Amino acid sequence: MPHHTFSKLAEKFGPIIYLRLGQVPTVVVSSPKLARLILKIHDHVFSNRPRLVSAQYLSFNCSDVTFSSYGPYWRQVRKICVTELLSSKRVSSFQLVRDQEVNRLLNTLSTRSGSEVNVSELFFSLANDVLCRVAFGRRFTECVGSSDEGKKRHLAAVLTEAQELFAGMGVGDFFPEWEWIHSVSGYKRKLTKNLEELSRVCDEIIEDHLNSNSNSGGNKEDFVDVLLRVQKQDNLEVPITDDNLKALVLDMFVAGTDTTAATLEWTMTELAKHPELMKQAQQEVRTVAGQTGGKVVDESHLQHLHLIKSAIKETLRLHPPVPLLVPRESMDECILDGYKIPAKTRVLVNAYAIGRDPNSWDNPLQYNPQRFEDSSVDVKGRDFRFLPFGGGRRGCPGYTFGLATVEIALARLLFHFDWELRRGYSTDDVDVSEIFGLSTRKRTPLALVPTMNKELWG
Ligand code: HEM
Repeated sequence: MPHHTFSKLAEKFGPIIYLRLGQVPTVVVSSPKLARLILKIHDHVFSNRPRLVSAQYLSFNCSDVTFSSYGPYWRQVRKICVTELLSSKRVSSFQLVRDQEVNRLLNTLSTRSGSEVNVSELFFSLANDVLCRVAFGRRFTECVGSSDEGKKRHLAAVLTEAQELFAGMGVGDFFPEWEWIHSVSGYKRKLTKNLEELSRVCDEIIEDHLNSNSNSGGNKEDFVDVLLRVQKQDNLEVPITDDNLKALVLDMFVAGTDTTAATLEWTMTELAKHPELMKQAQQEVRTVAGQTGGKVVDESHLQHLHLIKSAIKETLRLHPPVPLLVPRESMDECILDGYKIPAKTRVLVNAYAIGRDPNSWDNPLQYNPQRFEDSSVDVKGRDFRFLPFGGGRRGCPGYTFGLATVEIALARLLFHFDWELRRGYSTDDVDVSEIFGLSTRKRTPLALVPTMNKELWG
């Protein structure tokens, strides 16, 4: 795992390391002080992204928010993303989608009460379904395509392949001068094929939206509706082409699914390893919901669930889903804490190492949500000891959206079910090793035994 290797190197050589990864000059930083220099003081120098091979294809020539180069186009699409797609008003407007999808998850669990369940798989389906409905207006596993059954393709198949291709760093990303590597490795062929499929699936979804023509603004718009509306505005600094629109809507899906699911997966993993905390968090949600007399937890309860919110933060400290943030590239030469960083250097911020730094955190390896209670440290990237969503101009614009799903899902999982490890397993047996992907997930899926609390099942 690169973030582990870089953490070990930082322990040995200090918090700023220069490496040549293949042909790419790379700097990795692992301290709050250096992160502040990159994400705040010299943010304008480090706000570019490298043109990764996968993004050149699957982000329609890097025209999404995540991988577009710093400049007028990125500024415009970032603004659309922040004010139109991921604003707090928009996030609230998707409450019904979260509600329905979390309830579907609970119903599935209720049919398996008392038996062992692969909850990781269910959490990934939840995140995929929420993001798919919000972005494209349909569920992940729904078909797209002509009415001819044989020609219908599962959205799931195309999007899953895109997620996998994004996650698998191509060897060519480290040898940008040797383009032939992509052809020899077969990577280019896979990317081209997936891009064709993605494009076709998106065309069909856009056409459906145009034909149904039911949305003229307001609360029920999905991301495709919003972008089709914005595309028509005549005050755009840079026009948004159909391919740009596809890149943007796919970006929301890809950036939001694995990260959200991984946060839920790691939080349940840590709570399963700490049954006392699990009980306290459960007590909290049952008491808070009890005060409003009902058998349901809704989003109005979340503001009172301090322990649950702290548990999620503590999870993000120890298991940031994007441990090295998204790579940056310096646009000019810059002096960083006395070191000269040339232009076009790839820069990685090791949020994983920073979250576990003994100079910043007491008992850094201990899972202790209480450390966030009565603490001013938030997730917004203003405290450089805690950077699960990065920071500065390129910080994550989707954190409210992601946390809204994780919080309501976790609250309801704890409210309606008691959770135990599978028979014969102790807390020490819960594996916390990781696999590298689009986000850092648990190597072995989390298997738990839910028992439905019948009194709290409405
Ligand atoms: C718990 C869930 C999430 C985590 C942990 C997370 C984490 C991150 C991180 C670390 C970055 C890189 C920031 C940097 O370079 O400083 C990022 C960027 C981004 N995230 Fe998230 N994210 C989450 C959810 C979401 C969601 C739900 C969406 C959208 C629906 C989203 C959209 C984006 C976009 C568009 C960027 C690129 C921003 C830019 O380059 O201007 N994220 N995210």
